[in-house]
Amino acid sequence: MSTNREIKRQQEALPIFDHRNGLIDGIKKYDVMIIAGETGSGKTTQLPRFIIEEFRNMRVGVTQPRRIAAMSVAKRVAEEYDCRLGDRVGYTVRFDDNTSSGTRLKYMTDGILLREATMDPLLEKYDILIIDEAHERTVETDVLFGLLKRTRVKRPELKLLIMSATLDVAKFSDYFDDCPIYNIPGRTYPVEILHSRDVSKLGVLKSGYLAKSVSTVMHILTNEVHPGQVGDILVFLTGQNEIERACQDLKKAVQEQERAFRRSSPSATAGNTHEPVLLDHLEILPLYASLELQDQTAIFRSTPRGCRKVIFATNIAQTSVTIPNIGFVIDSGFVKQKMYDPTTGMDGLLIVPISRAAAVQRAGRAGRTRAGVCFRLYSRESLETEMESETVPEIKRTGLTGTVLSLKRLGIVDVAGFDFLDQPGQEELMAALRELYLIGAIDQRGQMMDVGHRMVAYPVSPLLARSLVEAEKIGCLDKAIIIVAMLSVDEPFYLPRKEEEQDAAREAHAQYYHHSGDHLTLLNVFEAWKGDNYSKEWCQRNYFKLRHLRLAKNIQSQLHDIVDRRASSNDTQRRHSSVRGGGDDHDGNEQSSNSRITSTEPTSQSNSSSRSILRAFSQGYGAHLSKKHYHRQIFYQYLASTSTPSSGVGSITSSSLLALHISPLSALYLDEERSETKHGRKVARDLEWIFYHEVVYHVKAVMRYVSKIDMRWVQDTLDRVKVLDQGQVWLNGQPLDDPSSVRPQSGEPTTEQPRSDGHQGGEGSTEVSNRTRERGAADAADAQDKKRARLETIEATRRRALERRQMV
Ligand SMILES: Nc1ncnc2c1ncn2[C@@H]1O[C@H](COP(=O)(O)OP(=O)(O)OP(=O)(O)O)[C@@H](O)[C@H]1O
Repeated sequence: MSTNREIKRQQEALPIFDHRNGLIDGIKKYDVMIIAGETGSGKTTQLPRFIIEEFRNMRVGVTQPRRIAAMSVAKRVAEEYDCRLGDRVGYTVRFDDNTSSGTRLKYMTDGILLREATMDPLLEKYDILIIDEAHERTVETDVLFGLLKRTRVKRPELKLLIMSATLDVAKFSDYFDDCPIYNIPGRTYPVEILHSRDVSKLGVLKSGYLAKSVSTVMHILTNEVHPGQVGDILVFLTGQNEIERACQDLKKAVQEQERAFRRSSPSATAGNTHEPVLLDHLEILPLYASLELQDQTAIFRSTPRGCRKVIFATNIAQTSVTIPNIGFVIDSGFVKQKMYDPTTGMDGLLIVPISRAAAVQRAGRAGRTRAGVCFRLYSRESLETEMESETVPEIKRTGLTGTVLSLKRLGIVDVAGFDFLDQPGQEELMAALRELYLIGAIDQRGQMMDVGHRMVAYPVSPLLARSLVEAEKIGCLDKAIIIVAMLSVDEPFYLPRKEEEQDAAREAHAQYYHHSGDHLTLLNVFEAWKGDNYSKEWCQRNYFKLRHLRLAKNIQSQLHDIVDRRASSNDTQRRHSSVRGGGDDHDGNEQSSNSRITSTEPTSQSNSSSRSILRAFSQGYGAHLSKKHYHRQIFYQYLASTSTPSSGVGSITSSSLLALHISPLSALYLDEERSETKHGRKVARDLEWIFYHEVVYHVKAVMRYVSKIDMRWVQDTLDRVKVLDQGQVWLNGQPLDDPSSVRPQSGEPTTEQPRSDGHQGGEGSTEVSNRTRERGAADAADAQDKKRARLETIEATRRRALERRQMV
């Protein structure tokens, strides 16, 4: 650990140090301010510390787009502030709260602040909020902008600082009513940038950047690239599989070189100035989002003397993170990005070139604790001509179901009228609204249903959250949680590269296949592993990836913790209310479902419980149904989530035909044994309707994780499809197909002012200023809160009455 004096010296060397007084004066004078500073100038670690030192009573919240950044920065600042992590300085990320009542500076993910806003819309816990890495433009950051703008109408004393590493911040300033911009020039240590001399286009590099990354690492390790530079190496790749492969390839390359060195005769090595790289002197570490936390934090540990670290990372290491001693960055030039596919109504992951702004961020991971070099595997020309200047904001390229659910939860019915920094696509918004309606999270007037409120408790995608809510109701939550955990990690099935071993692997996997499909297969796999004491040997014997199963186990226990915490908070509420109100103020449904969760755990999968579990998932997958072609081995999506009301939502129209294929890894894959011949064609027996977890594109559109469905289970969904089909919905609090006529019909429930035409409804139709409009919207949101509270009280009373009746 650094000594106090050493830390003080480092702090004073940062460019932000000379701006302390200017920044504090600015904060005193202005309520909203943009702070733009080069990467490494000290924004994230120093500014919040200046604030808590200057304003002794203020509580500060700082958001980060990623968990690893929130945690590592909090740790560093606690160290600098000389306090225990969790005391005055702490952090909260999903599933991990490291704060206390004495915490004055809290780092958190932007998702956590959003969640807090759903429970405390005025965010009264904070006096100053800092949105860091605003240039990253994650969906959560963008939604926070809109929310905080609204919150400030009601709480003008709440100070807001937006921090960005790009200088192009005028847009943020415009959005926040021309607020001032403070610039902090300079960085800590110099970084030399080297571009590839190969002028091939990025399209060519795409198929070779993995091998090039590994050979560049070898080049750095074996050559004195820069005299005296023996810093660690950080390589940016795009995803987990690629990273694991790079780790293996590097290991092999090093071993190969070691062997070659030993083989060579002493005379040949005598004049060799380069020592061979030894595997023992190398720590090769992966870093990607789904890696277990303790493995992620391994990148921050210092290596023993004489040992070097090579980290292969996704872009989760791209912002805010300081990995001590990084001397070299290798930038592949690519990133895996979520992209919304309007054909399937879902997000897909695509490997695309990074933006120039991202390239600057990546280079900025060097030069933080020492001078550095950044090797870009692409040419300068590609940087200038093929890369976009900024990354397209996530909200403009991803599905919005989760975001819309959060907004609805905040009482914002008119999501299309929400004041986004960049308005998302109308089509994506409508698809999200339809999906939420189909799964019963909102009603046909766009109001949040009880189911939607319950979904919010589970920090997983809306469709999985919906499945868990149903499982809770049916009484199979334990099993459903396992399946959700397994679906939340990458494919656990291991297929060896050697063909002769592949048959053995397939055979081993087939033992766990469930006749209904992949969801129960995943459950079988997990339970069999559990039955063998979660052993490594079981995974090796049966060709499963231990790391993925361990991660699933971790997620399973985190989801259980949430359920248990909720159960105990319900218990507490019940106890309190029994003292206050005579023992009957509790939620019957919640109690019965929670007692089921902890008390029953059937050991074997009976047929009826298999059906119950599938029934629960069929509620979540309401917008992911597909039907088999009557004689071909392809499926068609039941395109309820993407059609317009007038295009025959419930029917499979020729315009909506997209042939979907079952993944060859699926338990339902139509192989020789399990298919039969009809009319000279091969078809799977009793396979008609299925639901799928996601669609991925290889050469064709492939459905991953599919299971058979009994259509009677989704009758409610089908009824909703009919309602959609007839256009009898106001999911945005207004008729959907005419965004310009945002004013609800008289008698239609709404709580917000019409906005998109910029005119106030009712008498006069005068143009209103932004601020008035916001105040109107905030008042309306207030009314909405009150109305919801009233409805909740009525509902609670109704439940109590019901329960009393059941108890009699
Ligand atoms: N964990 C750490 N160990 C050592 N030095 C650190 C650590 N964290 C930060 N620093 C030092 O503080 C400097 C500023 O970091 P900080 O994260 O505050 O910068 P920033 O301006 O927010 O940059 P970015 O936007 O790239 O995160 C780093 O360049 C580094 O010199």
